[in-house]
This record gives sequence, C-alpha cells and structure tokens, in this order.
Amino acid sequence: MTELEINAQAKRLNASSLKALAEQRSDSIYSAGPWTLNASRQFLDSEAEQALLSFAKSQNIEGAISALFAGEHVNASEDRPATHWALRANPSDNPDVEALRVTLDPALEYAEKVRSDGKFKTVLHLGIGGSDFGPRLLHDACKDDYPNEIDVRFAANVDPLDLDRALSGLDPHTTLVVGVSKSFSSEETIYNLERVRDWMSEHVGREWPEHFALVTASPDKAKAWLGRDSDRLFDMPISVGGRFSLWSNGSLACMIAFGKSWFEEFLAGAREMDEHVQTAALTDNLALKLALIDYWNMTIRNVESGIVLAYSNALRMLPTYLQQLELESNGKSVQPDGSSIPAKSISGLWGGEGTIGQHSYHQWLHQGTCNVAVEFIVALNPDREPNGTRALIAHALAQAEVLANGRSEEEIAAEEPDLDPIIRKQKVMPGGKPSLILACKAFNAHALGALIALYEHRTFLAGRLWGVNSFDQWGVERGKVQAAKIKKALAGESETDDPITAQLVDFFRK
Ligand SMILES: O=P(O)(O)OC[C@H]1O[C@H](O)[C@H](O)[C@@H](O)[C@@H]1O
Repeated sequence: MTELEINAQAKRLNASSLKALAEQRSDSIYSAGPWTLNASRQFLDSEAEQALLSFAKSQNIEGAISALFAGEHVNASEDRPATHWALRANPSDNPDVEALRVTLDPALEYAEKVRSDGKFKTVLHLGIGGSDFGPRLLHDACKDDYPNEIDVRFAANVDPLDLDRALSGLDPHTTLVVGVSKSFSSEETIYNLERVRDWMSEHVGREWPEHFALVTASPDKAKAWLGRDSDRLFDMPISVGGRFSLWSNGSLACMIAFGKSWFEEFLAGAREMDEHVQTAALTDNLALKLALIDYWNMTIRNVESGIVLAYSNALRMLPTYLQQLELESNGKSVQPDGSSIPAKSISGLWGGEGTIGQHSYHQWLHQGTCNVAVEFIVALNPDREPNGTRALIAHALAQAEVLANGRSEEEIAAEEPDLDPIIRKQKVMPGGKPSLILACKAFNAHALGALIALYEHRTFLAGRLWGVNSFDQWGVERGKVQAAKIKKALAGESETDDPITAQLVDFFRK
C-alpha cells in the first residue's frame, strides 16, 4: 500500500458528510486499560481503514514494536535503544531491563526518607524540557488527590523572574533543591542551579550541598559542580530520552511529594499500556489506531493543526507536555538514512483546558478557515462535585458534536425564522471537523501512567509511518550555539556575523 493509494481513499471520502460517516462507524470504540477511545468522527470508512492498516504493515509496524521492546537501536542517529519502557517493566530475567529498572531504587528510598524525616518542607525542582515538563505534569495532575505535605515548586526558564518567583517566601533551611539535567549542561538549568547555590550558601553556609539532590546521566559533571561526591546523585539512563524521562529519577520531586506507592501505581498504569501495545491485534491496538489517524489527518488530509483539549483541570498541563513529546519526536523531514521523508510529517500541535478554551479559541475551531483535528481528553474523578462534572462532560460532547455536524443555514432558518438573513449566514457552523474522544471514568496515577505511555507509543508508531527517528532532536542544537555567540556580543566581547542580529544586539545594548 502506497501513500498514493491512501490519497485516493481520501479523495473518495472528501465530499462525504462527517456525520454520515460517523454514524456508519459508531462501533469505532477501542479500549486499553482505563482509557476508551471513540474514533467514530473521522473521515474514514472501513475501506480507508483497511488501506491505512496495509500501509502500516508495509512499514513493518509490528517489527517496530518488537524492536522497541527488544532493546534494538531504534535511535539510529545516536546508535542507542530507547528504553523508557524498561523503567516501568516488571522484574525481569533480562539483565539489561533489570539494570535500568533498579536505577529507580536509590531515589525511591531517598524519597521515602525525606518524607519521614520531615526536615524539608519545600522541594524546588530545577530542570528544562524533558527534565521539567514531565514532573510538572505529574505534580499538577496528582497534587489534589494524593496526600502530600511538601510544597513543590518549579523553575525552568533562564528569565531570572522564573526563579525569583519560585524562591519567593521560601525558607532555605527547609528547602531541598532537586536539579535534573540529563546532560548536566543545559544553560537554563545550570544558571538556575548556580543562582540557588548562591542563595542557599548565603543562608546555610558550607552546608549548602546537603540541600541539593542531582539527577543526571553525567555524574562526573554533577560531582564537579557540587565540588564533591554525594549520595544524593541519582542516575538518568543515557538510553532514556529527555522527553521520555518522567519514568526515571527525573521525577524525584514527585516521588518525594507523593511517595513510593504513588510512583509504583503510575508505573503500573504505563506497564498495562505497554502490554496492550505489545499484545493487542493491530486492528485493536490503541496506539496504532491513534498513529494511523495522525498520519491520515496530518499527512493525507493536510490538517494544519492538531488540537488537544483536556476536559480535566488535573490534565491542564497535558497539551504543553505533548508538544515536546510529539513535536520534538516527529517534527523532522529527513529519514535515518539521510534521505527526505516521502511526505509531510506532523502538523503543529497545541491545545488547552476545556471548558476554558470555549470562551476563547473555540470560535476559530468552529468557524475559522484552518483545517484542524481535535482531540478531547475527558478524565473524570468520581469523587468530584457531580453537577460540575456533568457540565464538563456535556460541554466536551457538545463541542465534538458541533465540530462534526455544524449547523446549516436551513437549520438556523427553521429554528430562528425572524433572524436577519445576513446574520443567519454568520451563524452558520460548517461542521466537518473530525475529533477523537479519549475518556477515563476514574482518573488516578495509574490512568495517568497509561495515558502518557499511550501517547509515547502513538508518537513512536506515527514516527515510523512518517519515516523519521522519533528519538533524536538535532534541530534544537543550532540555536543554542548561536545564542552562546550572541551572549558574548551582548556583553560587548565580540561581534555577530548576521547584520540583522547585529542591529538587534545594538538595540538591546543601548
Ligand atoms: O536534561 P537536559 O540534558 O538538561 O536537557 C533538557 C532538554 O533540552 C534539550 O535541548 C532537548 O531539546 C530536550 O529534549 C531536553 O529534554
């Protein structure tokens, strides 16, 4: 099956009504662990789905799943496996898996100790990118439902205000700083660590290293930074990419806040999803289903923007988290062998929290001219106040229905016969906007683990369909190099090559 043949399927379905297609596909419901996907409202029918599945097989999608879990070097450009899944695996006979799994033990033990000691009242997490988004998401998603007495704060940006805000009102004597950097060289993290070191040593003197726990794959750099060895240096395996690292000791701050059993529940949810992805038939594999829909919408149907709407206050950070996971993984245009990919890869991805966005950008979703695909994540907690919860569900379902079915001029005329015809035209909702609904009726750490693992596998499988290596990120390097040069120019120590940048440097220096 080629892309051309799939394109022919899209052409065939182009003029179809999404409402009619959805009614034909009302059995497009798939489950894995605590999550259920309703995928009815897509421009698909069984013939097109069959074509997509054949395409996936022609890309050896089954081989990709096996290769990931066999620890093959799926990250070709860095000649490494991608082993995030091993951190959540059951105890294993495979020594490589076991070696990764046990890297969590010292940090979990330390977390329990901090919890029982009671010395630290605040944990300040410093990291950026994959060393920040994951722990931030975990903390925000769980802080209301898991008993915790520790105030966890985050700072990531090199903008000094970020750390100023995080430090505001903190008592250094009861603060533990958790510094997370796989490379131990990200400028923002080192900058923030250095500022906090100064702040800490000003207040606690030579005891300052006792207030730091560092998580890294570069322990030598961390030791050099601390000026000594420490039993609070925790490992981040080199084969676990930054954006896949929330299963690692990178989540130490959350381990301390919520405890070992919480973290184990989180890992168990991911493990359940890993098992599903490895054992489900391709037709029922939730991660593959989502990857194929991404390929269909973004590559074949030219969707310009993928929108993730979290109908869950607990998951309000999810769109930001997914931007790194999906765009850093698949925002590429070259295959591992150096040749260009045959077609367009992932579209832009953004989103927000429902119902908040309904009072903002949903106008654009409903009546704008962009080709969008929307994803509703409805994650419920049965213990919450029922009227609000019912309203939350109703709004998610209403938005999905209106996006798909729209409201025609005839319908408006029948419902509002006295309406000025000019206004009537402006009230038309074109509809035909596909969406997915991913729902969980009892959201907790287990469900969160399953959800993130699902997105990881979807990202990897979609990357395979697009022909890219989802585990490297060469595109982020050049800007860092240029910034280092420009910083010198801003300090008056050198010139910049680019005339426009030089002009701007001049502007900021005056
Ligand atoms: O954990 P670190 O080595 O500090 O890296 C932090 C982040 O920065 C890099 O630029 C990458 O884009 C991310 O993938 C990574 O997660």
